[in-house]
Amino acid sequence: MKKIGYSRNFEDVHKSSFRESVHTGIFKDGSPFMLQYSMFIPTLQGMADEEQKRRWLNRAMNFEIIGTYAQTELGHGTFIRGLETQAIYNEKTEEFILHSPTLTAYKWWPGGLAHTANYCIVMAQLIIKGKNHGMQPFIVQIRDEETHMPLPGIKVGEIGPKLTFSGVNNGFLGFEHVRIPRENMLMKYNQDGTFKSNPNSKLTYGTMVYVRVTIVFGAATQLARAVTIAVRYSAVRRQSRPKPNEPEPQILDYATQQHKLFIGIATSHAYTLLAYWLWDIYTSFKKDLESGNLDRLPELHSLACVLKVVSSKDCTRLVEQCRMSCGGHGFMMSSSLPQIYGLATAACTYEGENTVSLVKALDQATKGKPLSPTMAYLGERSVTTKWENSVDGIVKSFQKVSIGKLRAAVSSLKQYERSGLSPEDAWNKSSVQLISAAEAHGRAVVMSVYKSETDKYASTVSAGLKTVLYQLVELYAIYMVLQKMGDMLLYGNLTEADVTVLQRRYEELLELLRPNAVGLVDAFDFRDEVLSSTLGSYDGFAYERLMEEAMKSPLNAEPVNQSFEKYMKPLMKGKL
Ligand SMILES: Cc1cc2nc3c(=O)[nH]c(=O)nc-3n(C[C@H](O)[C@H](O)[C@H](O)COP(=O)(O)OP(=O)(O)OC[C@H]3O[C@@H](n4cnc5c(N)ncnc54)[C@H](O)[C@@H]3O)c2cc1C
Repeated sequence: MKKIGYSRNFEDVHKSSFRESVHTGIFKDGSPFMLQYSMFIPTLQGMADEEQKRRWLNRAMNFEIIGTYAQTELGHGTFIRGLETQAIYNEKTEEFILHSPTLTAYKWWPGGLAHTANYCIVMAQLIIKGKNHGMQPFIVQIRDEETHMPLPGIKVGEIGPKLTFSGVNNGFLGFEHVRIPRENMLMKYNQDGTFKSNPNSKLTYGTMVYVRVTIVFGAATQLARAVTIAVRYSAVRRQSRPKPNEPEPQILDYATQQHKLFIGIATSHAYTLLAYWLWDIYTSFKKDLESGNLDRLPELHSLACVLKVVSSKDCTRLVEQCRMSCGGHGFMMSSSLPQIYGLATAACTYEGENTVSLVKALDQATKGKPLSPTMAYLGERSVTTKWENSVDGIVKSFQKVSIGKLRAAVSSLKQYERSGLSPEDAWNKSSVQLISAAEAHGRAVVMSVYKSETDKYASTVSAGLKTVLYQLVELYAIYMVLQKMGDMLLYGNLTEADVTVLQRRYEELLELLRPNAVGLVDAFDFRDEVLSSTLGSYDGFAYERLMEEAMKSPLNAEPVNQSFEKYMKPLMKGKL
């Protein structure tokens, strides 16, 4: 998809996509260097001053030092203010003393921390003259650069087996009064040498926003991998005999299989385009930030949060659907589908979600204040119009659902407040509705961006390709309406007759897309080494590869396993 006639500068996204592919090809289940390029280097770029960049950034870029990012602790993840690691400033020696006062203060989870990293960005509570200045980033050397031994006072180790990411050596880290020079606090926003609180505390979380933007791209990529494997395998696999005198059909010819898989292709396109679009906003935001303009920070923050949530959630569900669509063979580790599921679902955990700015936006809308471009539709007065079956009509309906849900959620919040509940309790009671409203906003944005970005470059591709890309957009739109039928009936004026028309068109689209399905996944352009799947290789030799991989199992190394003489035989002969 990325090769098709784009004129914008997606260099950074391409670099990160290429890097991820190389790492996937080599490490298969997560790279121990993942945090180096996803968090360590970006944090130095975003939070270090020029002198600090000179000291560490080039060395990190050249892999002379390997870093990670340690924020989460055993006791706290979401609630960042609750983190316990301390950085106490000693004015006499001009040093910070890093300390983990409790077991729950131990850092827990950072990728590559256990054995790979020798440096670490540590988020810690900054304490000066007994006063807490909140969480700040510090660069800390944790291992000797020659011997790789942990430095004095550093307690570092591995956290144990996980669902996936077995290559990442996620670690734990504790400090026993570890001294670091004053210059090791990342200083970009504290340049006058004496610590002052950030002008906008959210700046500290710049790296997290960056990560959320890249998560959308990562989710689309993992889904593209899974659907490539599943579609290719479905073209190889033949099963059942619906017509008695004909051979068994390819399972890809079953409408239910197409229903399971084609939405994966469309969703991957949708989130890839969305990631590029979001990247553009992020890039222009970074330029604004350099010139001290923070106006767009709330918009970017809420967008990055909500789009991270819907992309990781949708792609995880669809990766699992791809896995199940491959029957028993999809359960094999050698298919790579279980690992891809693990990589996708991890993204649902490693960042938070945020509805606050959406509710603020609705408040602004109801008070007639100007809204940021992606939220402008929230200010529209609701108009009762007939349902439109076109993609543009469906985009509008998703916006109506979002408006309706946000209004209902805020109205419920206000009712709870009027009934005497504290704002916190009212918020907690309404939070199920608020989350649902935030998700509806995300879906409205995805739907609208998928359509508008396809419109933008459709004129640059051949007529045949254009037709297929629009078939996918339409398939996506109708699939989502059928999925969210309840919402559409409640807020979007959908009728039973419309549903019948949409269902028929959906079935037609499955049939139209069938001849191009394999071509569409080939166009994702994954090398076999990156797919790393017995089921999904380009040559289609799925059965041969399954057997080849099975034969590598140590349990196939000898005709009689030693457990027979040791345990089985005594059991069977009644001698145990
Ligand atoms: C594969 C993987 C890699 C990771 N890599 C890193 C890393 O490199 N560096 C790092 O620092 N961290 C890393 N993390 C940690 C990750 O950032 C945290 O797991 C995440 O922020 C969630 O925090 P938590 O696990 O403490 O969950 P908690 O904050 O304890 O949340 C548990 C659950 O409680 C509920 N909950 C919590 N707060 C609220 C609330 N305010 N309102 C409603 N419900 C709530 C939610 O259901 C939530 O799922 C990684 C995690 C994973 C899984």
